[in-house]
Amino acid sequence: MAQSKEERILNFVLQNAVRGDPQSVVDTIDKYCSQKEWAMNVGPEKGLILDKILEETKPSVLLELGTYCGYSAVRIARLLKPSARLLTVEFNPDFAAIARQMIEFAGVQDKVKILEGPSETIIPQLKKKHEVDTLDFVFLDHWKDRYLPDTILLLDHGLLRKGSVILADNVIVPGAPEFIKYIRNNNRFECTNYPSHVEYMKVKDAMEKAVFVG
Ligand SMILES: O=C(NC/C=C/[C@H]1O[C@@H](n2cnc3cncnc32)[C@H](O)[C@@H]1O)c1cc([N+](=O)[O-])cc(O)c1O
Ligand SMILES: [Mg+2]
Repeated sequence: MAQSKEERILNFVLQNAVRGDPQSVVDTIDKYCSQKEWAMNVGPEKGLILDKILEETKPSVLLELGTYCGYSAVRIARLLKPSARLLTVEFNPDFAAIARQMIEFAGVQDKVKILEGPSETIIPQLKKKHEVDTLDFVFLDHWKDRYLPDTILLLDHGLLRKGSVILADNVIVPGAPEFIKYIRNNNRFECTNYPSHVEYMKVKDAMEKAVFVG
């Protein structure tokens, strides 16, 4: 059967990156997606903003919504301290399978757990089924119309604590206007905008950081 773009990206990594070296996996995906086929990874420019915020926050318990091929899961995991854990949620089984192989090849499988299913089902299960108390860091990179409802789910299920950081990709392109309107007008969040560009393109995009004040 014809290969999918995501399979081609994974195969390029398996053939060109260094097993057990997460930085080489990140760099190899960026090389493929900037030179051969565009794909919706957070990419190198917004990735550096993500890196910086992770290094400032030093989180132990992290949640990512929208694993896709696992690029940001590997990028995040490569910076985590040994005891830190990333839970990443993906409802497309084909993408989850690709991401699992990407994460294992990078050697970060001990820090990353893929939760297969829709975020609206998984978020309410985090405390009881996945032994989460509260989240230190949340990366939103799934369907953009899910950013707001899932943020409200996180609040309703007591998953945020004073200082929890929510970082949202793509608040310009494709955009998440309802999320931005809500989060910037909610005095329980302190927001910062990080202008950048759409991955592998010259089109303007931005990330938004929202710190929960409790
Ligand atoms: O559309 C974009 N991202 C959507 C990402 C979607 C990914 O998250 C999963 N998902 C969705 N809702 C889910 C709910 N629950 C679990 N997984 C879910 C989808 O199966 C996919 O793997 C996007 C688009 C552009 N762009 O330039 O067009 C640039 C970007 O950086 C982007 O992130
Ligand atoms: Mg994105």
